[in-house]
Amino acid sequence: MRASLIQIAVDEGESVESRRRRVAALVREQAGADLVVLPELWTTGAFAFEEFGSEAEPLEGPTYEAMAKAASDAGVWLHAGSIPERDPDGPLYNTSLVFSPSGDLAAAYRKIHRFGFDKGEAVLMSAGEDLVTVRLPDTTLGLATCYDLRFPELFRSLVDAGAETLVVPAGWPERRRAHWTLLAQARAIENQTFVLACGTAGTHARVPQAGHSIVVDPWGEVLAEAGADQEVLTVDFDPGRVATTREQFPALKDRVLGITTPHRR
Ligand SMILES: O=C(O)CCC(=O)C(=O)O
Repeated sequence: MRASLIQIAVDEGESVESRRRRVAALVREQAGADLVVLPELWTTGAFAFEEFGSEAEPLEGPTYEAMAKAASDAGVWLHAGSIPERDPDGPLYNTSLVFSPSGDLAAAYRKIHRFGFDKGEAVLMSAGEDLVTVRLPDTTLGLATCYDLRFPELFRSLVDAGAETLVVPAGWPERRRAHWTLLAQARAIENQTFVLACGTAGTHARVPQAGHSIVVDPWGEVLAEAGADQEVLTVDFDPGRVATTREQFPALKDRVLGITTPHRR
């Protein structure tokens, strides 16, 4: 299976509309890949809080339209990263969209863990509540977004729901790049899955982005890693390695569930 992660540069000075056109063209160039992955909130930038409201779109808004067409033009599964979604009832969500090669929406995932503590996304966006997996011909994707990467219980639940390839679009800042790389590897090792983590490049809202999109195999080995700038990271991987890794090193079978009470002697 061939995946292409498009690590988009999100810099000030480019309009959302022009970036949308640029990204659609980049997706079209990936014809021949099975899966294309884009980062989190690439229309605005994940830290451009003041634009979340003004650039929010209904689910089937301009980014949905452009990405559905790009997916079908390229004939690829497209994880189109996330958009600031305005729900018809008013709240905003950080919502990822996955399209099939015919351009149909296969899944939408509203980010569960919002970043910012008492600022930014954590106060401007509402939290999603639903786990989302997507069946592709050769693997099952489990969806998570950026800050979600810090919460292993979400990924374990995705694995329990059948996920074999964890896809994590992000707008991760350069300051915590070491966490990004380590956490991507940790999620792959503990869940014995592939991890496809796609970040942004550039600087927006005075926050330099980490880039360094990464693909990790179920043994925790890094199959490919991008640099800091805009880049298309393409990797070929065998989804069957999830089953063989789990057979050969069956640590998931040794889980002890429901450890809640302290054990006292
Ligand atoms: O957890 C982090 O360090 C970064 C998270 C983040 O930037 C986000 O979720 O948008």
